[in-house]
Amino acid sequence: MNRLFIKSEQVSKEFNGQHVLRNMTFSINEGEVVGLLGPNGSGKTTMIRLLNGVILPSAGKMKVGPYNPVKEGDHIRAMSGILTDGAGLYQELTGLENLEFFAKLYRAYDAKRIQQLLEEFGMLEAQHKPVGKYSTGMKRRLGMIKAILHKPQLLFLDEPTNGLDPEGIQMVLKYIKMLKEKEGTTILLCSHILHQLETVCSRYLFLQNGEIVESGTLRDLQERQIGSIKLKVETAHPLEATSFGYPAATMGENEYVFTLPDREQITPLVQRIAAAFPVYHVEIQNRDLESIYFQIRGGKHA
Ligand SMILES: Nc1ncnc2c1ncn2[C@@H]1O[C@H](COP(=O)(O)OP(=O)(O)OP(=O)(O)O)[C@@H](O)[C@H]1O
Repeated sequence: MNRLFIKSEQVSKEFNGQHVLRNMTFSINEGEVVGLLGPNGSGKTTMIRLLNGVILPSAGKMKVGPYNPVKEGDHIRAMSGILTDGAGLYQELTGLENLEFFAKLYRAYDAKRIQQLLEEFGMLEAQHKPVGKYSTGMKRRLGMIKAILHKPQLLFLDEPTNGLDPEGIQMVLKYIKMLKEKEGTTILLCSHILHQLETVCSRYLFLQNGEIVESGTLRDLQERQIGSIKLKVETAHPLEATSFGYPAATMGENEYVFTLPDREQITPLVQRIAAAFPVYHVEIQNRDLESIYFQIRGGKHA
């Protein structure tokens, strides 16, 4: 599982003299699911297109598996699956015709697998309709099937849950988890829906203005980015929150947020509160990916 699969060294990309990516240096091991995060326009899609060999870098070196994206993009595209905004589907063909076409192109035609995937992604009924008449979510579901049709070793997923309904989101996230756990697929994933990423990613790269400004596992990021813990506690009765020895704010009826210097303080505080009042709910508020994202973006979030 620790075999290096993707390497990017000092990669930069300019469009018309404008730097979009600068000195992108990172690596991804085989079987890792890595979340590429950053605000709109920070260069996430551009990085995926560079790794996939669709566009060329202005500087730097990359390797994807045994291949160089600059010269061997065809090989990379053959061994990988990609889901992007347009999903590269033919609008006049039906869903099934699209999948048959791409399966043959990938030399992986398997009628049974196509039907199985259509079923798993809730697309059995829509398969005979032209893609041009699909809703956004249906296109995304079909795009996801197209990306995984040939059981690729590597997946590039750009906003895979965009436009999906809650059932569709669950299907896609469940499938990504299955690919990670059972198939060992290496996945590079962009999304703005951070809590969804938390359920599937093993590591994160944060992009800002075309540069990597932070990277690591959720635990690494929590340790580096989150100074103090905001602990929300809901009790059965009102309490004098500040009397427990930590700064505290009252949020709602019987709801308080304590600021603790570290997680070691959680148990003694909760024990003391619980000794006095029934406790209904305890939750750390600021150690999730979204809080970390805003912390990295410059503390624009409580
Ligand atoms: N072909 C192109 N020609 C000129 N500029 C481009 C081209 N492709 C991307 N850009 C510019 O590069 C920057 C990064 O775009 P990119 O699509 O990679 O961002 P992103 O992080 O994926 O954004 P989003 O979250 O909105 O999808 C943007 O300013 C965009 O306008």
